[in-house]
Amino acid sequence: MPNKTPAIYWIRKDLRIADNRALLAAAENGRPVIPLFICEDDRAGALGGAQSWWLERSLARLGESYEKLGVGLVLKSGDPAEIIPDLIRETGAEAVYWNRRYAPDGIKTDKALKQKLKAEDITVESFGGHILHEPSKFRTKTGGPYKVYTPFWKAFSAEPHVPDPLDAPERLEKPGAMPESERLADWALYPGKPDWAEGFEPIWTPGEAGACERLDRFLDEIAEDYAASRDRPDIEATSMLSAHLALGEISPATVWHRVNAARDLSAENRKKYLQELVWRDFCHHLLFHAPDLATINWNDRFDGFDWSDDDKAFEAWKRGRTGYPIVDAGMRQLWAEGTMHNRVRMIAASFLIKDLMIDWRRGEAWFRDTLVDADPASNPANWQWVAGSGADAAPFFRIFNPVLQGEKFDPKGDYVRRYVPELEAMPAKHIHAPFDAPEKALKEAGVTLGETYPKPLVDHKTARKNALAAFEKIKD
Ligand SMILES: Cc1cc2nc3c(=O)[nH]c(=O)nc-3n(C[C@H](O)[C@H](O)[C@H](O)COP(=O)(O)OP(=O)(O)OC[C@H]3O[C@@H](n4cnc5c(N)ncnc54)[C@H](O)[C@@H]3O)c2cc1C
Repeated sequence: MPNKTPAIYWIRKDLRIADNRALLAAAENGRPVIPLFICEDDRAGALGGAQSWWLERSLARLGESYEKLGVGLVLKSGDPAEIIPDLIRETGAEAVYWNRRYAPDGIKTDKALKQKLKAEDITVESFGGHILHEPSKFRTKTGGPYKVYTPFWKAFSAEPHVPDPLDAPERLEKPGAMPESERLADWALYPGKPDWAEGFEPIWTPGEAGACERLDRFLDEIAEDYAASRDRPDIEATSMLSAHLALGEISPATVWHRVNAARDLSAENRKKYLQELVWRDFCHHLLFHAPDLATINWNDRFDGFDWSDDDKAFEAWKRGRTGYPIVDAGMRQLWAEGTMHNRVRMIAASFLIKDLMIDWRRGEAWFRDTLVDADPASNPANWQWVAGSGADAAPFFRIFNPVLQGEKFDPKGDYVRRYVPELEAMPAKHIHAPFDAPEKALKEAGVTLGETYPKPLVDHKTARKNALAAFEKIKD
């Protein structure tokens, strides 16, 4: 006899139908399913502004997908510890399913709820799928976490298999009485006026279909040059999948298997891409072992670092007005489009931490609010990596020179021109260091430093010396 009491499937960072273990478990044997999304009191796990914009659009599309499957999406806001038991009482549901999340606040909420429901004889099951393998799976020979990526990658590669993606259900059974849903529009997740997210629309298509299109496009047109070009912000050379992955619109296992199956891809490009994807798992591994990754230096020597509290400099960095074009282009891309190329993220983060000597945590918080791919594992892990305070960190003394980095990775200056229009007419030769350009070149390009474009906030050479001197004080 099929079980006809409904099951609740609690949706979190898994805004997809395909390869969704919790959804399939809930729908097993034709049982009626209540797909539920809760806007938690802390805004669905403290999402930033850019990701809230994304969430609103993604949920709208997910709602359409559930309609097509024969059920609606139920939206509620508040505390899951109250909402889910209330729904169980209202609908007679006897089971609750979800896919696991890994940020410490989420784990805490889920653990407490699981205990409470189990004590009331409700079936509760959670599943993996947000990352390729569970973050607790890998341990060093001594039983500790991996702190360095290369051995983590080796251990990962020795694993027999990333689970095969599961097909999407074709139809879902609707419960006799579907609970009432709140209206998405009432959550006001999108910006009001002024609409700072205007520039997001032409670039992003939130939702499962948008994620699949992005992956298809990457494999058809971009991947074959990935290893050689992925560090170039001036050309489209990466998959742009991170935001889709962050909210689970596509599973990493789907990406993994599609990349592996791409016949035309060279071994070099395939390996490089999969290694990047596994960085995401590595960041989750670090977060699992250091839940305070976003607030506490992995290397506590950095607790004594003499950070600057220059708010004006921080504001100039946020607004892309440091006087270093590659940094400014990155910060303006972030504001306009909710993303920034990976290489430029490293340069901009290094500039904040090492040239301005501003605490990496302030940068991490700004990225969290402004990135559409903001992720509780990848963001702090990468910030700590750049700061030198992280597990497998770049050494503090390796300080990016923003001019040389610009010249190397944006050789014609096209990336800078796209986001810093006041430098549009600067020749490639001078575009990354307008402060060193001859008067004539500036004049011909219509640039007046300090007026049309800022003078540099700091002199990089001097800033570098200061940073190294500050680092000397905490070194052993
Ligand atoms: C200071 C800083 C902060 C960052 N914050 C985030 C963040 O909040 N969320 C986020 O997803 N990534 C973050 N990254 C990593 C990286 O910049 C983005 O994942 C990448 O730019 C996304 O673009 P893509 O999808 O085109 O990447 P691709 O080059 O196509 O890579 C494929 C996938 O691999 C993963 N990946 C690639 N590089 C990394 C990395 N260094 N760490 C973790 N995963 C990686 C992403 O999921 C990405 O979608 C940060 C990097 C830095 C330096």
